[in-house]
Amino acid sequence: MIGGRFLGQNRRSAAPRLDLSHNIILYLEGISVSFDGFKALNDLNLYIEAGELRCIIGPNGAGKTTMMDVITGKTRPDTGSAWFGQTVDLLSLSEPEIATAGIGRKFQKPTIFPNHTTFENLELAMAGDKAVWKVLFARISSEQADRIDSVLRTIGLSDKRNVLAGSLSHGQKQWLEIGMLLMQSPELLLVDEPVAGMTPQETERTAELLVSLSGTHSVVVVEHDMAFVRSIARTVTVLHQGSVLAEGSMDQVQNDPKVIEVYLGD
Ligand SMILES: Nc1ncnc2c1ncn2[C@@H]1O[C@H](COP(=O)(O)OP(=O)(O)OP(=O)(O)O)[C@@H](O)[C@H]1O
Repeated sequence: MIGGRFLGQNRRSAAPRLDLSHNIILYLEGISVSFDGFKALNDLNLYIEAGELRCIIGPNGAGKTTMMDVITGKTRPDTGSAWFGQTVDLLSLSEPEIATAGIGRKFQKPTIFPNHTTFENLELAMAGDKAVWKVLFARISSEQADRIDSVLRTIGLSDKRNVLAGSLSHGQKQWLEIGMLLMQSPELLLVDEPVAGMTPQETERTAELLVSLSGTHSVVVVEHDMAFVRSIARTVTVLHQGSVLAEGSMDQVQNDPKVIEVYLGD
């Protein structure tokens, strides 16, 4: 195409093509979600640029998880629209279709296969929903092996390739899970509290990893650890009572009187 970018050609053919011609990968507009009359999201507007690393912060109950749930199709909004690039209407897709379209989500708790090696975990992630025994007994192509090696290097676990995933450290398990997401070639990665429970060294390594993934991916991180957010974020969005309270650099939002009031009052 002329003057724009189409991604996702390598994905299974059922996946819609991603049109990033306006350089915006995610549009959430006027999103509201109510639980028994309580508005968890209230006319939320959020735009994520292609390749950016965005941090979402906000006090408990601000709606961060609900927002991630809307993007991945787990929760359907009462009102609003959600677009992935210019043409993919997320509200018309099921959760698996959204994953196939190129949105990967990493939950706080790792969901790795502890009794398989690091390499096998990535192999299983590449195969998607095929039966475990079929995947592990099938021969992978050299191209697939190269791809796994490349992801192992990205997540810094090349020397742990033959180690059982259950014996990895907490931080290494988190990186492995990010690697498992990468095997699905997502364009947008949603990452929920990536450094909770990590050592300072693991936190630093995670910051490097997420920064290295941005550019080639768009990354949205929900995190409570402000030092970590400061270390990685270019733009920070503050959610409060289901809407965007402030958006800007970490310095801008930290000095915003509205943000100070919300956090001091929390
Ligand atoms: N399934 C549900 N049923 C009823 N209320 C819900 C449901 N899910 C979320 N809520 C409520 O919606 C509000 C927003 O919750 P959400 O989990 O999105 O906030 P959050 O910003 O992720 O908070 P935290 O930082 O504590 O994880 C909260 O008041 C929560 O109790």
